[in-house]
Amino acid sequence: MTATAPEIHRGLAGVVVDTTEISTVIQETNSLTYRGYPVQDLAARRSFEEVAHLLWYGELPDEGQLRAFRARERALRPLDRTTWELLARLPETCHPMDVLRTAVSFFGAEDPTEDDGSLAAHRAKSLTLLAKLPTVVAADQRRRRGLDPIPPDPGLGYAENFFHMCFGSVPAPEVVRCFEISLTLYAEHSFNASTFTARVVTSTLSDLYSAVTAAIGALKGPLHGGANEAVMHMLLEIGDPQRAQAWLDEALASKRKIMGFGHRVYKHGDSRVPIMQDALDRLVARAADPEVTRLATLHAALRDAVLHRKGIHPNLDYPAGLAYHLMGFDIPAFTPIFVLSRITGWTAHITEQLAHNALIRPLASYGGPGQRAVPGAA
Ligand SMILES: CC(=O)SCCNC(=O)CCNC(=O)[C@H](O)C(C)(C)COP(=O)(O)OP(=O)(O)OC[C@H]1O[C@@H](n2cnc3c(N)ncnc32)[C@H](O)[C@@H]1OP(=O)(O)O
Ligand SMILES: O=C([O-])CC(=O)C(=O)O
Repeated sequence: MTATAPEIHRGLAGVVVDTTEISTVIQETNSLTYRGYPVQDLAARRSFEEVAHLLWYGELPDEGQLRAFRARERALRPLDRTTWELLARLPETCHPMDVLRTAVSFFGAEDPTEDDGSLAAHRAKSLTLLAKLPTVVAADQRRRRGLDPIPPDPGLGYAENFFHMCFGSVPAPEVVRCFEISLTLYAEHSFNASTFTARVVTSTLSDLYSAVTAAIGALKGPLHGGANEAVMHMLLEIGDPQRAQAWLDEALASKRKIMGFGHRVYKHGDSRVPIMQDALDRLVARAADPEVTRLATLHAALRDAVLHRKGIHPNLDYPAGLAYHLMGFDIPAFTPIFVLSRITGWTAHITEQLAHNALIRPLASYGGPGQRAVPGAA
């Protein structure tokens, strides 16, 4: 009697592995909710700090809770001397995601409460990472430009302070708003590859820093968060709106993936794209610069060409990549910026995984050689 072959789900496509109360991606309606609230309404009406509170505590903060939350986050932003020394020793040739991954690992090594798995300790560590990671990303971008770091300003909100630490000034409120919208949209997306990675690590009862370090590694890849950088490289490579169609034909003929397009869950458009595209359009209009208009025309031409040729829609990385470029960030900082937002979703999932833990350990169907004798063995 032969055993029936097991059903294989490569890439875990379509597999429901657990429940979550944090967010849901509704394929049929291309929609996304965080703790029940539509993400587009959160992006339009709430600050990123409020969204972080919602993801971690399950509810939007009232005024007093928000004040306390902001005060704690602002107080935690500075880095200590040993972290500065560590960052200064990392080669500038490594990717900024490597810097961020190393920093999180180092924070874990430094944390005296590292093995306390309580909910309170988890929340404190999550807030510490939320507060300190922008300081790392901004200082690393400046270092690569040959500039000294700018200390955080506790008088500024999360998004404004990041601009201040990167550039020494805060841009117009509309630009900050566009950035904050991107942070809200990037914050959480159910069991995506990096969040699932964090949950796998947590399921072994490992610590939060290990889970976040691993998640950063997963996000770095160009099929996931690394796509926002790849989008910008691709647009610069194409260069001219007139070349979009010919470039696409060539790319598809050589079986290249078009970065910033397609999605494992959404097959008819990413729920977050319309709101990010709208924010990007406002940035473009505000710039009133022929070079910016040219890039935006190219961006739209490629989007239309991919949809026409392949029926594939852009994902959030497509408008976010160009938006970050127009805000003045260097391309290698784009995926680290994604981390500054997704740290909220990852840590919410780490806490949830621990609360209802089951070791994550799937099975594999073996396809290697049949059992055979080691030469020389009896
Ligand atoms: C925030 C985020 O992480 S969003 C995702 C960011 N990643 C990217 O933008 C990278 C480019 N996109 C991709 O590689 C894919 O669309 C993924 C990895 C995101 C999703 O992939 P999957 O769900 O595994 O779909 P899969 O790769 O099997 O694609 C199905 C078909 O569409 C094609 N396809 C999907 N996306 C693309 C793309 N971006 N460019 C060209 N073809 C594509 C595939 O080649 C495949 O065609 P085939 O059936 O003829 O072989
Ligand atoms: O959900 C996914 O697979 C990828 C994604 O869009 C995200 O993580 O934001």
